[in-house]
Order: sequence, then C-alpha cells, then structure tokens
Amino acid sequence: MNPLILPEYQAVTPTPVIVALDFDNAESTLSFVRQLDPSLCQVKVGKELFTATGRFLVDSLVNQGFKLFLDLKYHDIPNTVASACRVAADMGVWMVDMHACGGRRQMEAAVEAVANYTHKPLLIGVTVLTSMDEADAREVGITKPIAEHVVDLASLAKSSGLDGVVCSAQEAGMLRQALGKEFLLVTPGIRLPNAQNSDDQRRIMIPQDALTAGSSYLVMGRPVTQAQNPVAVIRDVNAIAMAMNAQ
Ligand SMILES: O=c1ccn([C@@H]2O[C@H](COP(=O)(O)O)[C@@H](O)[C@H]2O)c(=O)[nH]1
Repeated sequence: MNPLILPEYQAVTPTPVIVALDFDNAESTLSFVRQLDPSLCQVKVGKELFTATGRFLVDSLVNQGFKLFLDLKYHDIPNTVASACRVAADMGVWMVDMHACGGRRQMEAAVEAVANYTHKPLLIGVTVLTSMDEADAREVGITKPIAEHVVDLASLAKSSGLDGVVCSAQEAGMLRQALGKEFLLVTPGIRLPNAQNSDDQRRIMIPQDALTAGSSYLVMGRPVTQAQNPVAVIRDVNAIAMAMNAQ
C-alpha cells in the first residue's frame, strides 16, 4: 500500500476522471461523447456548453447514464443559489458547484435546498480558480498566499455542510491534512506530463501527482478533448488510479 494513499482516497471507482465537455454546440458534444461510456468517466457541463444548449444536453447525458457535474459556479444571494441547486437536483445532476466566497449563508441555503432529495447532488464549493496565480490573487484583494486562502474557504465550505471543494491539486495535500479523508477534492488544472504548455491554467499538476496528493476527482478538459485518442488518455489515468489502489 502506498503510504501516501489512504483507503478512503481509493474509493473513487471505477474512475476519478471528470471530462470537461467544453464545446459550443450539441452536435459536437454528442459526437465526442459517443466514444465515452459512463463506466469510463464522469462528464462536466460548464458555462460554454450550458449557455449554448441549456438543459437539453444535460437531460440527454443524464439519460445516457453519465454522472454529470453541472459546473455553473453559482455565486449569488442565498435564495437564488438555493433555488438553482434545487432545479439542478430536479435535473438529476450528480454534482453542482457554487463559489465558496458567496459565504456561509449562501452555502447553507444550498445544503438545505437539496437535503430532502433521495438522489441529492454533491454540493461543491469553488475556492480559488486554478487559472489564478499569486499576482492575480493580489489584484482581486486576496492578501494571503493562495494556499492559505484556499484552506480558509474550504474550511468554511465544510463547516457550511458542503461535500467538497474545487481547488488545485497543488493544495490537495494541505486540504487532506486540514479537512480529513472524506471531504471531496475536485481538481481541474490537470496537465499531462508531455504537455507543451499549460494554456490559461496556472496551478497545474500531472494526474499521478494529483492522485498521490489526495485529489478525489481530476477534471480534464483540453488534455482529453484535444487528444488524438481521448479514450486512451482517460484509460491511462484510470490505470494510474487502479495501480495506486492495488499497492
Ligand atoms: O478552478 C477551476 C474551476 C473550474 N475549471 C474548469 O475545469 C475545466 C478545465 O479545463 P482544461 O481544458 O482541462 O483546462 C474547464 O471547464 C474549467 O471551466 C477550472 O479549470 N478551474
């Protein structure tokens, strides 16, 4: 057993991969998704695709059996976020997120809104976007180092009743120490070891290191959708996760 990987971190089976379906129309998305399978990966619908297609595509993907992360990063007054989370729950999504900096009352309202659903979506708080570096953070008034600010926001999210946070895998080890084994760490900003650049992402990590650090789920967009063989990329990450579990 790898001493860095506690059993609870191994519970994400059969796959820790969430593929970000960042397309601008239904046809391209459905054509891409045809090569996937709900046992291979989860899928994420974000602002671009949702703006283009609305709930039509969400319904289609949920009906195909995919666990769907609705990544609309709600940030609004408590009543509005709670109501949006209720609609997301009605749509059958598996995971939905909101900005943790929307505050305790926003997050608690969301928790209460979905509490009585049999298939309650996982509620996730966004900490600091993985596209931001220290200079970006200073410009928007974050005075602490990003890692400290992320721990503060994640602690607030946990004590408000959320199931986990979006953060960089660079903060995963620290968050595992601070918040324990059960709290979900959903980490975008994943880049493959052979990546030529990190695009607009700033706090990145390769899949193996992200899993070792304690990431629960790896959000992967361009490294999968722009790959020559997307399924092979996902299978490689799944194989790393399986191998770590077997150690
Ligand atoms: O902090 C965050 C929160 C969300 N994202 C989303 O994840 C994917 C990442 O896509 P890549 O192509 O792998 O960079 C994208 O949909 C973002 O909206 C994030 O990157 N960082």
